[in-house]
Amino acid sequence: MMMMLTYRLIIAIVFILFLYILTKIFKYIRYQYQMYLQLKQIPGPNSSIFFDKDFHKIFTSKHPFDDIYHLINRMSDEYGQDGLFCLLRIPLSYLIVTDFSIAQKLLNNDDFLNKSFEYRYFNHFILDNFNRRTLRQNKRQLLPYFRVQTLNNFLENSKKILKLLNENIDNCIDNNDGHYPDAGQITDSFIVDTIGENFFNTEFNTIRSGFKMTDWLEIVGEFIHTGINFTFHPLTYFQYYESLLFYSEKLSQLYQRFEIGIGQMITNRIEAIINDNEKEECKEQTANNNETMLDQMIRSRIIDGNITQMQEIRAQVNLIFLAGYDTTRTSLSWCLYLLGHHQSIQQRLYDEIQQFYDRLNSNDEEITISNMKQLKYLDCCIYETLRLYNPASLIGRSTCRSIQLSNGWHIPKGVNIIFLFRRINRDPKYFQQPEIFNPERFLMNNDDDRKEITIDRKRLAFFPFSSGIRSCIGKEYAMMQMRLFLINIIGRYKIQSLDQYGDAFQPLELFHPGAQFPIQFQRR
Ligand code: HEM
Repeated sequence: MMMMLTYRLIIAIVFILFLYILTKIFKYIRYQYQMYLQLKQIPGPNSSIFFDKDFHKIFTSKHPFDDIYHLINRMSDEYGQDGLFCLLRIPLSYLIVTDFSIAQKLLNNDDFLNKSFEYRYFNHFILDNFNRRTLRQNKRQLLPYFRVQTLNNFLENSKKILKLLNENIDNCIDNNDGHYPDAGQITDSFIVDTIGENFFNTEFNTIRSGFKMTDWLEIVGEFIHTGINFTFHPLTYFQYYESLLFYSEKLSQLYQRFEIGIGQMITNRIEAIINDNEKEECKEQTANNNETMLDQMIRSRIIDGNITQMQEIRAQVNLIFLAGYDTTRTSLSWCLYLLGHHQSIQQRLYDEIQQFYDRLNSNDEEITISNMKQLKYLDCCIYETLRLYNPASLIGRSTCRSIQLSNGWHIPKGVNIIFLFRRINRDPKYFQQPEIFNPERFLMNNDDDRKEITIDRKRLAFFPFSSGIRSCIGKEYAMMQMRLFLINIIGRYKIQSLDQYGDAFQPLELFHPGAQFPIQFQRR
């Protein structure tokens, strides 16, 4: 009798569970279908990635992000004429934005605060849990580290690191046996070492050790690469499949190794600060503006000799690596690559840098954050690189509430929107011969040759650092790093790119640690 009852109970529980799962699946499909119906009402073409002839390839691809990205780009050629089209990518529906002015309106709208579904793995890593309050707190914490005063400290550190870099490149030239350091290695080491000193008061010493990174730092690039591919894998929509995927296993292994490295670095800083605090002369010391981000965070969280909120500190460190490392180094690599293939543009930039140095010497001045901005042609070269090869080739948002566009189109709440920066940045409506590297396109039309050259802001009709409330907070820092690096390299060396990649090398391959950009350096 008891046995019978137990069996019945088990069967009842299994049945209820089954019903529960079924209802969940049904609700999910109904929600997505209703969303699709609403999106379908938006005038303009509707496409479906599911029926595309190349869709099946993505399941077995080693680079699903690259494949989906190329597929969406191809679709946008077909459907993107209105600047916006609906894409059914079972089980989700998307709006794909391909026009600059529509993207600008949407991104600058406060309701575009939320990142889309695709960011979910990284959100865990940086504690960005889609919550307005947490997000604002996170940003408020980080913003002071990007103000002018801090940037001035950054500049001094970065100059010191550049000196080392020059010595290393000079050594390579002097011992020339036909091998030069790869552009990727140079930009990698420069960015990693400056991030270490500027944000974490930690010497990573990659330049000093002949451009070799420690194990866990190399993993940062691979982690980002794997994470992005995983994020875009079609099967990862169904969460239970995730653990079966190769990427999931790989991602968690990389994550653990990365976490160990980060954890060790933070522990070292905590120990150093606690030791400092114990010393008599440091007892009165409060958070100091010259301290790095990590040290300030640690100091403000030490209570009675113990550290609190460790998870938050880790998340902010992760965010700086995730957002600040690959972006700047790939942009700089592309810039060297492009300048190395366009000698006349490189010469014009060199002339501008020489005039700049002459001015500094005659006024007995040093390079500063503000005087670097006088080099307008340099900025044009950076913008043009970011336009052609923006490391953020697309970004995703989801709407916090329904939105009515000025042309009457209605976008419902909860829609995933992909902003296809790569296409927006190369729109022939805004850029003549968009595929060509032409920094001069941003200059003001100026008939009078004697006038100083100026950048026409209206011509910057693209999003190097995104736009609106969730745009890049490291923009000024990144610009400072890139200006300083290029003034130094182009001012000292004539460079020649030895390989031709162009669009074949897009979009994620550069993020891959194995990517190579051979460049020949010659002293000026
Ligand atoms: C050339 C260099 C860089 C480019 C092109 C770039 C571009 C971008 C873009 C497009 C976004 C928006 C991403 C999205 O919405 O999905 C972003 C966000 C962000 N960037 Fe950058 N970035 C660069 C360098 C940096 C650096 C050096 C740092 C910090 C050291 C940084 C910190 C951030 C942070 C914290 C966010 C997230 C903001 C948020 O979620 O609200 N970035 N960046």
